[in-house]
Amino acid sequence: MAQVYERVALIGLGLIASSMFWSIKRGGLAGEVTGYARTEATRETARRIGLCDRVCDTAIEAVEGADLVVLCVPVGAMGAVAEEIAPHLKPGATVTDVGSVKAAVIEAVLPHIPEGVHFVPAHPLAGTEHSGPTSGFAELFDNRWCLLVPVEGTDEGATAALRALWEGMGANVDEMDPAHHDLVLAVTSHTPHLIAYTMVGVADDLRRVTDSEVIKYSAAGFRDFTRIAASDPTMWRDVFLTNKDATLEILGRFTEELFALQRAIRTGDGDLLHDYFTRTRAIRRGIIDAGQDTDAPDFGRGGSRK
Ligand SMILES: NC(=O)C1=CN([C@@H]2O[C@H](COP(=O)(O)OP(=O)(O)OC[C@H]3O[C@@H](n4cnc5c(N)ncnc54)[C@H](O)[C@@H]3O)[C@@H](O)[C@H]2O)C=CC1
Ligand SMILES: O=C(O)C(=O)Cc1ccc(O)cc1
Repeated sequence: MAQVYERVALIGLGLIASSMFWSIKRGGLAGEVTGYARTEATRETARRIGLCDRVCDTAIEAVEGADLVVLCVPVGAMGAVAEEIAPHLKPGATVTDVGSVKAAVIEAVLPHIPEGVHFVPAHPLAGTEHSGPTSGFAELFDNRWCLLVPVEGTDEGATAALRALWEGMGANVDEMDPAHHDLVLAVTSHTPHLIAYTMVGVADDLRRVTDSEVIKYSAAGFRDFTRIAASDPTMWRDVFLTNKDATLEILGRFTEELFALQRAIRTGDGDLLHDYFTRTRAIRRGIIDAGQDTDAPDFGRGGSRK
């Protein structure tokens, strides 16, 4: 695969940055990849496992001369990192991010982007519940979506190059505007995560069900909730604080539906429950038919996820 950028800088060496590094190397998509992590311990780990061609002790050093700078820190930290690196960005460089929320990141980062530097926000719809520099793997983005969220007036060449990078990393790329992105993600990712956190919290509060029973007898549904609820607390705190309006909108609708189902259970309205579950089953089948579920065992598209 062809090289897309001469030099790429990854800021924040966690799951997404480390997966990007291995994927960029797999595809030969960059000449040199530098990396910066906030703590000495993470930088040491990165050096030990060969994560990044050069691990730098400051973000400034990492971005100097870079053609692409990727902000891979929690959403709430994006603005401060952008402010710190801004004076050191190479003219003509592109800054991008991988944050799970887009409007708030654009609001926090864009004011710091100097004249002559491009900003193309992005969001790979791929991840795991694991975090940190050792959690990444080259296949994470294979057959997953990456949404590019270019702001008005974004240089088309800069967007096209970033698209080529993500496609080189195995992703399918689409473009979306920030508000729509945040609403779609509130439905498909953020609110489901909150529900998982809540369900695991409820089980934990239920003193009649001891911890060992919850673990021993957990069937698939609850197991999936515990996997999701093991995700990084800082990252998810920031997601909810920054995608507040869309998440509250979807949570409001969720609560209304939940109450309707609760009433149906109380009143013994089996028809309502059956109709509801029939409708939701059709949605799942629609996802499979559209080829959107790379994890389905019977699907066989080779999507891999650890
Ligand atoms: N984990 C996932 O499944 C996905 C995460 N994302 C987004 O990617 C970004 C990174 O997430 P992960 O790689 O999963 O996180 P991670 O927790 O694995 O890594 C984040 C890195 O940022 C560093 N960091 C934290 N606060 C910082 C600060 N104030 N200044 C500088 N560095 C700081 C941490 O030390 C860590 O090295 C987040 O914005 C997240 O919303 C996007 C798609 C999927
Ligand atoms: O692990 C999971 O189930 C995920 O949902 C991963 C994920 C987390 C956050 C994102 O912004 C995108 C993907």
